[in-house]
Amino acid sequence: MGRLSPPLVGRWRLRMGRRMAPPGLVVVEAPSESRRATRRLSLSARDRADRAALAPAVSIRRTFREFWPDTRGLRWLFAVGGVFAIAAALSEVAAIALFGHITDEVLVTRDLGAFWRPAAAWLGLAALAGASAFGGAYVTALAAERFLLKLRDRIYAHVQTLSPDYFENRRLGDLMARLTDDIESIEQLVGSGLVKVFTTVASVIFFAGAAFFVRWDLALITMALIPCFLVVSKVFAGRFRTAAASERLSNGAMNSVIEESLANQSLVQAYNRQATESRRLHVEGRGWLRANMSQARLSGLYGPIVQVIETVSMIVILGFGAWEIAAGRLTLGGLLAFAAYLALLYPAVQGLGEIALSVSEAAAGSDRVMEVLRSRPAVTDRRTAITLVSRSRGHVEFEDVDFTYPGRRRPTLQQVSFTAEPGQLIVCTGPSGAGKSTLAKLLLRFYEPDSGRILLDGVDIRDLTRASLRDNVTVLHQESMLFSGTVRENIAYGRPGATLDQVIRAAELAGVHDFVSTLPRGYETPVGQRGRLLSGGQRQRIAIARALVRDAPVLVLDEPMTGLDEVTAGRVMEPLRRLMAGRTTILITHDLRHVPRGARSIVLEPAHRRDGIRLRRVGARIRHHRPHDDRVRSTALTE
Ligand SMILES: Nc1ncnc2c1ncn2[C@@H]1O[C@H](COP(=O)(O)OP(=O)(O)OP(=O)(O)O)[C@@H](O)[C@H]1O
Repeated sequence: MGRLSPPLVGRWRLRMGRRMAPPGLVVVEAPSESRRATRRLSLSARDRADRAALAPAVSIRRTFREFWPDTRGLRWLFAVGGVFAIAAALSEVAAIALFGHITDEVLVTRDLGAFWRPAAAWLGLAALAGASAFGGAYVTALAAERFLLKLRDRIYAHVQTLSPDYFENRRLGDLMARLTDDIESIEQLVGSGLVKVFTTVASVIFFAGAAFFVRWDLALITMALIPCFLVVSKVFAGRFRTAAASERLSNGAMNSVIEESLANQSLVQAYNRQATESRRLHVEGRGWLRANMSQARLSGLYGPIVQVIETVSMIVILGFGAWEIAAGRLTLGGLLAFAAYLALLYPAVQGLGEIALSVSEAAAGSDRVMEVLRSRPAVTDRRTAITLVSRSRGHVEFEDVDFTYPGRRRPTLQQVSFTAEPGQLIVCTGPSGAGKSTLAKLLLRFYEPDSGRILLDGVDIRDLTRASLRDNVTVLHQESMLFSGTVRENIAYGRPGATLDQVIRAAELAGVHDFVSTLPRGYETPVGQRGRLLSGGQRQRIAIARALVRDAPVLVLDEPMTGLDEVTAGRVMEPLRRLMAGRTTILITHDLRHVPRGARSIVLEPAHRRDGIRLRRVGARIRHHRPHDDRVRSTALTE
């Protein structure tokens, strides 16, 4: 997969430079190419292929208009990188001139005394070229990395303003590819790419100019071969692109098999499907092998064909040169210097073709990033939105709320009305898919009702800033969402800056402190990816501690007992009671076993039973362990 055309051209350039340039000459290479190519190998796969295959390219002008401002503060670094690269190229031009001089004045005349000064100057030039090449590569890489950092920060900050709906409708891998690969390709166009265009064009001018300076007529003849390079490059570029695209597709397919299979290893092993999974990987691996072989074939062919053209040009130069030397119109040093200039000129011309290729790839990446930037959050703060400065009392009211998910035809909620007084517990039940979790999403303003209002302390939540609304509402999700940090970090996530004492106090109330004390590093013990090193009940109690630390007046508990057995659920219920104490709580649950006595209930019914989903009842009392009775009673009391 590393055999894409640009690195290949780079390798060829190095080889040709070594072969034809005078010894000690520094051959300028594109600094970032191989680094980027290597990094890309580790990144997600199918997404890159999809991107290359599917994204329509936007115009380069639009890309620059969008992203050029991000180079502010870095332009001078890119300019310095360009100046260094030009200094390196000029040093090469001068070194070759010295090489010609030494040939004519020292080698041909056998005058050793004339050797030392040009030799010292050559050494100096080699050092200058080396230092300039290093400086250019370093400064350009620094500017490129800073640009990437800035651009990624900007796009990630934007992504985090988008509603959860945006993420639910997209593949995470695709979004990650946009934040990594695609941003890099933009950098390669707008940042280091621009430097590369500038320095490559400058190199072509320098090397061609120097060749013309030595012998303009010879230069004109050999320049006639340049179109051959461009034709070969064009013919191969198309094939390289196809081979690279199929390699990326196979690589993507292989990655997705590995990802899926490793993520579900417990299922694979429990069902004894290891051999099947290995076979799936093998089949994809064979596709990858074929794609790589087709790239290897192209790489193998490309070198010799270019070499033939080089050889033709060398033979023309040597034949014509020998004739001119015999006629006394050209010196041996002049001829060798001329050949050396061509040895650098041809790769530079190749480099221009290569840039054209990477520009089309960058434009495709840029389109995908711009699509993210153009996406607007479904819910935003009104211009006149107010910030709740003091803690809300926790009076929640749904008033005739209708809601249909974007892209869905059937309404999810119809005319839902209920009130939760400060500190009151409301139990929300109903069959799966009835819209219970949707109530929580609306309360957090992840979505906006189509009609009706939701009020917090009598204020329409659309008139509040989202940040201050969410500061007053804590949701405890069905699946306890933990990060891969430590126990302490996961609990303190509820309140940035929470002290260890506050964390411990919350853990005690959540009934998890004793367990944490038995862990090898106590509160500093990592909980593993998504908290997988802990049991379901332990994860849930850590999530309760996090909610306790947060201390918001309104609490939504979305199926807090899901997946827990009777005993564990009973153990979790006690900390939950402590969490609910004094807070307005909407408890969404199917499981009425552990619901506190005296709680009010609401029942949601799905659309196919009635016209849409509607709230059946507010205000019924729920009788412990008698869910069926409660339901009947709720219906009877429907308002
Ligand atoms: N992001 C979404 N986009 C479109 N439809 C959605 C989305 N989220 C949920 N739905 C649909 O809305 C309906 C209500 O979903 P919701 O998750 O609120 O149900 P629920 O009552 O909480 O179900 P459960 O008890 O199974 O968790 C379902 O039919 C579901 O398919």
